[in-house]
Amino acid sequence: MTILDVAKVVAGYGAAEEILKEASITVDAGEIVTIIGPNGAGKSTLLKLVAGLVPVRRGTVQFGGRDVTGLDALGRSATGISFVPQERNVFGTLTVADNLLISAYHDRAKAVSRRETMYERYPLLAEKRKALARTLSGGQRQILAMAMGLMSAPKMLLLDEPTAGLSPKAADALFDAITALNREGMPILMVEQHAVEALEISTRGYVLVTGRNAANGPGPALAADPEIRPLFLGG
Ligand SMILES: Nc1ncnc2c1ncn2[C@@H]1O[C@H](COP(=O)(O)OP(=O)(O)OP(=O)(O)O)[C@@H](O)[C@H]1O
Repeated sequence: MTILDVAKVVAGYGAAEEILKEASITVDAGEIVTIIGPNGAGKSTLLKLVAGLVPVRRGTVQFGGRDVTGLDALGRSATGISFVPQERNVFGTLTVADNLLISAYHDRAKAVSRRETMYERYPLLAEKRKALARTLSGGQRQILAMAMGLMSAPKMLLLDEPTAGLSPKAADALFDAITALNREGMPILMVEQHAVEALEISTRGYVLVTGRNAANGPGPALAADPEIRPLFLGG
């Protein structure tokens, strides 16, 4: 069952040229889908468009069988789409506990119990609950950002380069956390620079080049594709 259907979207910033030029992607229930491609291809723009942060000029976005093209970021969030940005994704001067609490602003009555669920799921957040978010390591911060994204009990998670700037060990741990979350049924759409590792845990992948679809297929097959690999995956 398709839960996200992005069809031939055209989008850009201000009056500048179009960045996305009829790009299309789908995400089915239970999938991890990864978007890869060269720098500036529009990968993050596509993710932000799904989150409602970049307006759609042409094309459509359907989520859960409903046309959400005209909804802004708050409206998309209310339908169950949760976006975890690449940068500035936690409040550094707030504690881990408060970062989680304020992320359930849609549903304050459930905030405390959901935070307990996050502590059970990610024990390091329970250990660090009183620590200021700015004192966390890069990997811990990304786990917090993902947990914040889950505090609204979303139906799909969007992750923008979750392993950017992490050590290989921390990146592996994060990919494990992403896989574990997906195994529980959470559909995930992500953009990743660590393309091989990301595709290997992905049901499917898309290659985006200059705002257009260039290729797609099962994640591991795309990672091993001799034509794709040297172009986008560092040989
Ligand atoms: N807020 C913005 N205002 C104007 N132009 C922007 C903005 N954000 C991105 N762009 C431009 O849009 C183009 C696509 O950027 P985007 O971040 O979507 O690419 P990307 O494929 O995610 O690349 P990267 O891997 O380098 O992050 C780039 O030319 C970028 O400079």
